[in-house]
Amino acid sequence: MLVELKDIDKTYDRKSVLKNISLTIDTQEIIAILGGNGVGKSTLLRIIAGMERPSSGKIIFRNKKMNIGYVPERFPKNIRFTPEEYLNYTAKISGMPESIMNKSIPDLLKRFKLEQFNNQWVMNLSKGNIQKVGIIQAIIKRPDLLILDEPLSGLDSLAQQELLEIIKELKKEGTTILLTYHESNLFHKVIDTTYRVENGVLTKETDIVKEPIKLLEVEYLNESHVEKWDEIISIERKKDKLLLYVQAKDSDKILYRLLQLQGSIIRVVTVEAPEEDNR
Ligand SMILES: Nc1ncnc2c1ncn2[C@@H]1O[C@H](COP(=O)(O)OP(=O)(O)OP(=O)(O)O)[C@@H](O)[C@H]1O
Repeated sequence: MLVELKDIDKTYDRKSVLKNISLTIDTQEIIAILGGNGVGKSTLLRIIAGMERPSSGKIIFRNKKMNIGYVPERFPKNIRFTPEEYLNYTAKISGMPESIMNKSIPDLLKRFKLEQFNNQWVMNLSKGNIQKVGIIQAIIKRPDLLILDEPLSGLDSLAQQELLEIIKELKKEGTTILLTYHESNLFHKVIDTTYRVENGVLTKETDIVKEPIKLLEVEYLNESHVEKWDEIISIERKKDKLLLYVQAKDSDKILYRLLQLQGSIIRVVTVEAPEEDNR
């Protein structure tokens, strides 16, 4: 057990938002908290991150000095530093050794394609790029627990893919990850446990059957045509080919659309159950 929530209630101005929530988070687990708008997902994440107190209930952390990385839904916008200055500054404050800082900050700026903005203030970047700075800030310290509130919002598909890869790497290194998202299949393969918040109550989704996945390999097709299709779990580019992963039940529909777009289908294969993999 890394964190345990016991009977957490949260009330704002007599409005009950979270009711009697109990949850155990294990080491190296990736947990998704899903639910409609305004159901209390962000409130729950803020409570676990220690940014807000519950009205009643208890949170027990495995150790008192747990390193938590938290990326809010909206990262503060008014930062008058360049991304690198800001990340160096916050890493220094959190006591990170310079040798690690000097390697991991330029590395992550590059992975998220932010090096090109190194002569601009964070406040002048786009929403997605500001979000990336927030994500980097939370992950450079290799947290025990990483909390991401809607990390996909505002990120383009390349950055989303990069984030997915980073999440897999962090898990391998021992990080536990808690996140929320809307309408995306991107995380489907890496999520260990999904919970839903509804009317303030948290329930575990136990009956999600992991469906077989098909890989569709296509040529002569622009990624922008397909990246908005909800049925696509993930997209990879390999030279001039696109590798599309879809649930088996959606593959005929997607193949039909690809042919209409004059894409050339190279192969269609059923890949094994969509568990954590080493692609
Ligand atoms: N500081 C606050 N003061 C008063 N009410 C609040 C506060 N923070 C959240 N709320 C209320 O609590 C409820 C849950 O909000 P929260 O942001 O946690 O929901 P959410 O599930 O994250 O929503 P979304 O998906 O739209 O981000 C909302 O009705 C919101 O108005």
